[in-house]
Amino acid sequence: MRTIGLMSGTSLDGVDAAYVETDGERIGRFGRTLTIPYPAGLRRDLRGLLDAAPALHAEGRLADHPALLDCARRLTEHHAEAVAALNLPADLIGFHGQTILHRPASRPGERGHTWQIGDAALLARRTGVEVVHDFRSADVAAGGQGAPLVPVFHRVLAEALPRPVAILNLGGVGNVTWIGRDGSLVAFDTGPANGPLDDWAMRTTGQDCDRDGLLALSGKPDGSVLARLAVHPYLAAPPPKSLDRLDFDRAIRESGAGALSPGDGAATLAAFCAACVAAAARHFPEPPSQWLVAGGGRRNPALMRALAAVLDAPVRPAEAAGWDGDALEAQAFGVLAARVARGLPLTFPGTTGAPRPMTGGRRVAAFA
Ligand SMILES: Nc1ncnc2c1ncn2[C@@H]1O[C@H](COP(=O)(O)OP(=O)(O)OP(=O)(O)O)[C@@H](O)[C@H]1O
Ligand SMILES: CC(=O)N[C@H]1[C@@H]2OC[C@@H](O2)[C@@H](O)[C@@H]1O[C@H](C)C(=O)O
Repeated sequence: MRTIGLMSGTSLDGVDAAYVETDGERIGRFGRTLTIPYPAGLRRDLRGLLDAAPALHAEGRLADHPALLDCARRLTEHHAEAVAALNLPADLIGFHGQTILHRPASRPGERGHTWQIGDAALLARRTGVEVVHDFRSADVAAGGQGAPLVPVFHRVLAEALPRPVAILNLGGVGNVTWIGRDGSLVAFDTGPANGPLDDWAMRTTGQDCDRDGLLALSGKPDGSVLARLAVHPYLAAPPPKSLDRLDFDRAIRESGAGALSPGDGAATLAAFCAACVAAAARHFPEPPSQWLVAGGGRRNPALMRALAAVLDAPVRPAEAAGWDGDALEAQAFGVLAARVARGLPLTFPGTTGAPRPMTGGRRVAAFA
């Protein structure tokens, strides 16, 4: 199938698009990839929605809130623009949308929620292509975490690599896929990654992110703030587990990080991201032979150095394996869309804690 995968990640920086020819089990060919950055206004409005989402959800006003519908429409138009810019014929679009709230069940019997905004019918109309969306709900409804979804794609990619291997994505949130010698998967969210760093950079410098880690490299991690953050129960909790973009905000606020200088604060948040990954490694059945790092965080030398300092195996950018580290998530949603079309499972007990391999996703026909 000729697929286009579209991912709007938790860092809210834009939509990534990637062309993939795939049957959902193998890659035929990767094609062009691109990113359409969101204008500052949309980014700001989405950030506001993330903050408002828990209250809107509690009040039962999430589905038809005017600001939400407006953001969903603007977001979808940028996705349509990304598809048009790729300018390639496709059979299927994998449309993740934008997560604004992620609250999977925290104990058996509890009802979880995960919310991705985006108008799949509008995207199908704009593009004239069948759209697969809502990849996470079925898993959450079955008691799974609904995230991460990329591991099954990571396993396809890593087919020829020595195992065990760990593939780390550093987006707004970090997530890892450990692939064992027999292809078994252990995957979960590691902790905050660029999200708090971006917020810190915005607050202290007015910039979208700590570009090239310059701020973090100018400071030193604060040991006592790090020690307070290191005892967060999420880190020791065994997988399956996943995070909302804002899950660590309170802990970071209460850690005293806010009183640090801009450089020391950034260095501390970078060191904490790495500490979360080191804590994640303690949940693997066997140490990985290498870490392959994808996502925007691999462009931050402060983060990459912090990782190399705390991990026992070599830490390499995804490009070391011949992959495009900016496009992996978008490519994953092309492959996942093909899996939905073929009725193949998306999630597994080892990835989301789903009770069994689970199908998911919903399809909107080309001219709905
Ligand atoms: N040159 C750079 N220097 C520092 N940080 C960078 C650089 N380039 C990208 N980043 C960081 O990467 C982030 C974007 O990463 P990415 O696109 O992988 O996240 P995402 O896909 O939105 O999030 P997620 O994977 O959690 O859904 C930016 O917000 C920024 O913090
Ligand atoms: C709920 C949600 O959108 N989670 C994202 C987020 O960003 C990174 C991490 O947290 C990961 O679990 C997930 O995205 C990727 C694409 C995934 O599901 O594999």
